Amino acid sequence: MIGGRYSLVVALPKGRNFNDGYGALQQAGLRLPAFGAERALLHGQPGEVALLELRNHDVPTYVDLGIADLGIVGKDVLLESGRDVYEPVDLRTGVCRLSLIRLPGENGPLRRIATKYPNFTARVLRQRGIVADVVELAGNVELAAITGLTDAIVDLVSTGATLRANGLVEVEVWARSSTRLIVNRQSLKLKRERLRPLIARLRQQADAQAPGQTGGAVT
Ligand SMILES: Nc1ncnc2c1ncn2[C@@H]1O[C@H](COP(=O)(O)OP(=O)(O)OP(=O)(O)O)[C@@H](O)[C@H]1O
Ligand SMILES: O=P(O)(O)OC[C@H]1O[C@H](OP(=O)(O)OP(=O)(O)O)[C@H](O)[C@@H]1O
Repeated sequence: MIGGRYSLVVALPKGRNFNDGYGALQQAGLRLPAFGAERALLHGQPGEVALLELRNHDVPTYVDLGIADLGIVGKDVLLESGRDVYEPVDLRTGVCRLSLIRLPGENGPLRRIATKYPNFTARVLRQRGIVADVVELAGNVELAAITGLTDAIVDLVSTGATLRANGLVEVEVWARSSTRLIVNRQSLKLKRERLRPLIARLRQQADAQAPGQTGGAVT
């Protein structure tokens, strides 16, 4: 366990959320380690803040199991993970939705659905009493609908450009997503004096950025 060696351990996802997340934490006063293009995945000096570079879907795991004290990740990933983490701030970036998507004119019963979000999809289907196979894919899920691998997909939509480019339509929004700060429940108690002001500042920053906007789940 690395917790004892650093004052705070932060989990950030590689990819489109990294820069926003890093910037928001820094603006809120957290002294994050600087790093370059090296291939190391754990950054920081002992006694200071450590930064872990993770895949998106691994961020809730590291925070729930207490390796990281806090992390930044999309609500879509939280809805899929089922991890029990404290979710105190909606950073209001990375706004998108998790939607049911089909070929235009395809309105037969849902029998097989491809997605990167199999737990979330199975849960919504169960809630609606729909019996359909869920096929887990690793990416480029649109191809499943285009090729006929499945008769629908559940995937992220933001501007809709990807759907238009692939001749697909958004049939129904199943959840709304934006980027969240997540905190390990025990860390919140043990490192309260460190974490409470950080949470408060991140909330202020998010409010200043997009007042009144929320990104809760629809389902
Ligand atoms: N088009 C988009 N517009 C806004 N936010 C998005 C968009 N696509 C994804 N996101 C948000 O950004 C997060 C990261 O997306 P990204 O494409 O970097 O992840 P990925 O490559 O699927 O994940 P992994 O780390 O598993 O490879 C998503 O979980 C979602 O919350
Ligand atoms: O509605 P849009 O604005 O087109 O955004 C939606 C697309 O954005 C994301 O992909 P991304 O661009 O991150 O590529 P990736 O899936 O390869 O990571 C997501 O998986 C959708 O495919």
